[in-house]
Amino acid sequence: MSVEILAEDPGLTVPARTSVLRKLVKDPQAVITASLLLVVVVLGALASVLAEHGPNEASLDAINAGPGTPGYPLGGDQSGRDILSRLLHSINTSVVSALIGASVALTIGVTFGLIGGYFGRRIGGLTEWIFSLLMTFPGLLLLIVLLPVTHGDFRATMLIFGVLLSPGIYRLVRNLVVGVKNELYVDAARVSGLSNLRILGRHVLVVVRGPIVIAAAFMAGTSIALQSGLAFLGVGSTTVPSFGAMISEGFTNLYTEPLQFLWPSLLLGLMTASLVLLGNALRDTLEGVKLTPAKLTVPERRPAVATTAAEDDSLLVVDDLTLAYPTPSGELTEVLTGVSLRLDAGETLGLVGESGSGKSQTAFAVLGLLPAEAVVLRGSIRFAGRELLRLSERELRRLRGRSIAYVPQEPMSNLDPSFTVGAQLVEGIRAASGVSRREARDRALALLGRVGIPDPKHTFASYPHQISGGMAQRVLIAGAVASRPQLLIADEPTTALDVTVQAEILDLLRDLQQELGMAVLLVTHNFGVVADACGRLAVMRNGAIVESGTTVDTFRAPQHPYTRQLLGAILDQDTVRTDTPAVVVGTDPE
Ligand SMILES: Nc1ncnc2c1ncn2[C@@H]1O[C@H](COP(=O)(O)OP(=O)(O)OP(=O)(O)O)[C@@H](O)[C@H]1O
Repeated sequence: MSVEILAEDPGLTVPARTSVLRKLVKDPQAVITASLLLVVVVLGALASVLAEHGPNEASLDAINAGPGTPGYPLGGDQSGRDILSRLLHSINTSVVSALIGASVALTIGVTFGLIGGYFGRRIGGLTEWIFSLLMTFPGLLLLIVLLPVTHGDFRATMLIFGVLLSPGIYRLVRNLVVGVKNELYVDAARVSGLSNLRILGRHVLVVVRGPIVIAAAFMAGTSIALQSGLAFLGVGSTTVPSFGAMISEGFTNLYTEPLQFLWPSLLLGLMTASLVLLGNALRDTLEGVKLTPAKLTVPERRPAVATTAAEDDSLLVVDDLTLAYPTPSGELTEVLTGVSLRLDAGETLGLVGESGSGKSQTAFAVLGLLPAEAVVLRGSIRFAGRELLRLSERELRRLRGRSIAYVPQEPMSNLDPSFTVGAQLVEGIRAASGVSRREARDRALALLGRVGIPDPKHTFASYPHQISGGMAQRVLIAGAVASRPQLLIADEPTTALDVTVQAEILDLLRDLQQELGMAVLLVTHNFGVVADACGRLAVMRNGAIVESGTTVDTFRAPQHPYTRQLLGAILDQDTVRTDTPAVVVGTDPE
């Protein structure tokens, strides 16, 4: 798996765009199954050329003739018909069955799934009712009962079967569309004036195409199996060559002529299995390859070239951390490139940078909370001498909440609205320290008082929606410091708060840090916060650390142009606006 790195900016990676076809060609599963299907279909198409006899031509001489009989390469069946010819023509019957069944099911299911999922409740309710009704029909029985209508023609039977299969596709598409239609980008497309048809075609269909493809392959396989099943039961025209009819006849001769049973069974299995496996390969290509979770891809530990002995004593040492995510086309895009930082016990490090620079990814990597699709390409994260990237989820869980705590950006969305603040605090304290419920409650109340909540008992009994954002952040800080962690990671802890509350929360964090001797990794995009709270800082850009040092030195003499640019962007109170405010421009003084 290659990662393309732009020469002029080592922090920025762009995946090469690969067409679906090119990706499929590289997938052995897709190549093998598609080739097998192609060979089978071509053999079917050449049936009248390859076989000397017609599928229903019978000869007394060929009854149960063995393989290699002149004119009958695979022998003759119990009625004296050419087995090879019947096999090849059965392929055509299966292909036509698959095409009719799958395309009818897809056309009806996808169309009504999109309509039912995307448009209002009334249309959705109507389509739901119709398809629920359709699902109650006993499929096989109905196909047999309708024989007088279809006159035993397998194509008409497959057409009806396609309709009976369509509720499966309808449900799949409808559920996917319901999930997608409220996404913000669909709202944005609506607001930008795109027609419903374009939104459905461009934004919604793209999301549902992977599952549709795999379902289509499955439907094709099911159609072949059903057609064969009906023929096996003797339902339908006896003149249409079919694997089912051949298997049924071969079955009666199983002990004397087992090959008569084997050939059609093999071909039927080959076609249906190839279809399903091809569908899987197609889906993987369309939806992107699922890679293994981060910790499974951690490379062997290398000697830490860049770290010094002093750094090794640090509480937290992140060394050369390089992290990537797979794109839908399966390529890897680096979001962190060679990130190295260290944090001593009791100190506060500000991780600063603009939005998207990789601050949160660095913090989540330390917490072991990266999404499963994240891939650690290289590097290490050592906390108190332990390599975090090698810990199991269980070991990480024991570390989190005890030795490493976390304060999030959005306090409200990190509290469960269904439980009181107290219940959530008690649960966290008990999980971290295993104390009794009563003791956890006492601790929680004391902590709420310590973090500056005026009426701890009242807040303890409140639900999250009953307290303010600032209070919620104090509650989360109380929960985070409950187990006296060695390291507190605060990810933009003041961003979602009112300016006056921001200062109070920073003061609280500083006080708690001194009181508990914790190290604090403060993730922020705000240099003011860094100046206020951090002894050292590291500046991130495009997933890499471009400058680090003490806050005083960096503010006095920033080394990297990007740091200078960020510092230059801070509003300073001495700068007085000299131009005329917009509201005054053009205002008539009278
Ligand atoms: N699950 C993911 N899959 C792919 N890319 C991701 C994923 N999560 C984050 N990224 C990318 O990683 C990069 C760094 O994101 P990160 O959240 O660390 O930035 P940040 O500096 O914390 O920004 P912000 O201040 O806006 O939170 C971004 O380009 C983001 O798009």
